[in-house]
Amino acid sequence: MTKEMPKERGIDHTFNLLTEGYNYIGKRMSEKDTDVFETRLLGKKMIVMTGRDAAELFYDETKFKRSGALPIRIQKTLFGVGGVQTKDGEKHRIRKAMFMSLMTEERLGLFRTIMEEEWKRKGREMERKGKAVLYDESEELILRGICRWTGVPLTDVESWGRAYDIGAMIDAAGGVGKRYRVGEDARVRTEEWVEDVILAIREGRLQTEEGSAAHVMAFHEESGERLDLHMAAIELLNVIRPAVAVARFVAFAALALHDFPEWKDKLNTQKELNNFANEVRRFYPFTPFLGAIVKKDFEWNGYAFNEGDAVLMDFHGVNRDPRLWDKPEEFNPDRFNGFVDDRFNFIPQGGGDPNHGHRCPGEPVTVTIIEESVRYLANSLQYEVPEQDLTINMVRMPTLPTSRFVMDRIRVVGSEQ
Ligand code: HEM
Repeated sequence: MTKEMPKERGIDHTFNLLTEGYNYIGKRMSEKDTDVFETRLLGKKMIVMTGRDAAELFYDETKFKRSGALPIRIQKTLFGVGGVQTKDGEKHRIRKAMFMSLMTEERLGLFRTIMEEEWKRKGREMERKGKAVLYDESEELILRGICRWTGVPLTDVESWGRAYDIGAMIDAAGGVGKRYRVGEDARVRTEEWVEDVILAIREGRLQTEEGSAAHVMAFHEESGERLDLHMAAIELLNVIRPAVAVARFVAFAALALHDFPEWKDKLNTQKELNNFANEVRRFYPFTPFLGAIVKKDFEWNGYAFNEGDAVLMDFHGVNRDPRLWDKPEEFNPDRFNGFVDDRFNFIPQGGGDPNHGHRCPGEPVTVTIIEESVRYLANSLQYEVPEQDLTINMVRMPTLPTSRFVMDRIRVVGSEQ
């Protein structure tokens, strides 16, 4: 006998999700004192889960699949249609290995050096401007860096426009109306740009380093055939786009330095920087939840999950779960001293093993960007934070500080001068 799952009564709750944003799931879990409840979203039954154990369940590939889980509107803006995120089983394993092959120690070391160089250049540019919006500057800076690393040519003339388009693709994920359409158009333009790059590499008109993402994706083969041009572009963008998305964490990191300045003096070692970057990833809201589909009937904690049921895993909630984190509402990078990561208790970018499941392959790239940004902001840049709206709108997904972190009287200091 299975138990009855706690249910949210009513015809459909899409409106509540859209108007409550990041708080929608947590609020219902506490009200119902549960880790799982049933609701209806976009006219469909949906099982919502939270907690470490639910995360472990969500990543059990014998129980869940991804194909059919991602709404097409999200594929048309954020991810691209039919990319690695939508694959299962052997097909997924082969495609995922292509991404994991990019993350060698040597390639990541090169990426760190590129980020250091790009911050030096950006620091000088921001000093010349005097006043700048950190979020926008970071998007452009990261795009320049990730294009160098992946082997995609990017001129100074196009960098701001391309960064804007990629930002719009990311922002459209949780948007409707104009916000959605702007992102959809931006994806079409961006895919065309990257398709041209892949074609030029394949035809030998553009030389790229072996091991760089553009080279790997241009020549990657599955069942003896290269990826079609469009799919190669989608997957190359699956490196470039999320890297640009890290600009949100850069803005949050600057906000943390502003709101909790006592941590500025505790950024001297690599470990301290790493702790700070991880606390930024835990503390600030980014990925709210993700969906999957039940593969075959099973029971969990006495509840029935039936083949074809759609589930939503609450990522945001796990990073703030008081059963996992002492005083989760406090910003405390030191909590990562001695922290034991069991792959399901800290999931800002998904859980499990990235080699086998869908966990994000880009965590080392993300952490490198945050670390190098924090290092530069804390040690090499002097700036004032003028009056502005730094609140984080928890209804908007993905969110960021409302004013995107404006800096004034910017000066490069120390050995960087
Ligand atoms: C802003 C920082 C980032 C966040 C919050 C983030 C978050 C995520 C999440 C939640 C997933 C889904 C996990 C799942 O489906 O179970 C994911 C997957 C993925 N991420 Fe990231 N990510 C970030 C940065 C990156 C970077 C820098 C890269 C590439 C260099 C990247 C590449 C990917 C790819 C290719 C997937 C699909 C993996 C798969 O389906 O197997 N991400 N990411």
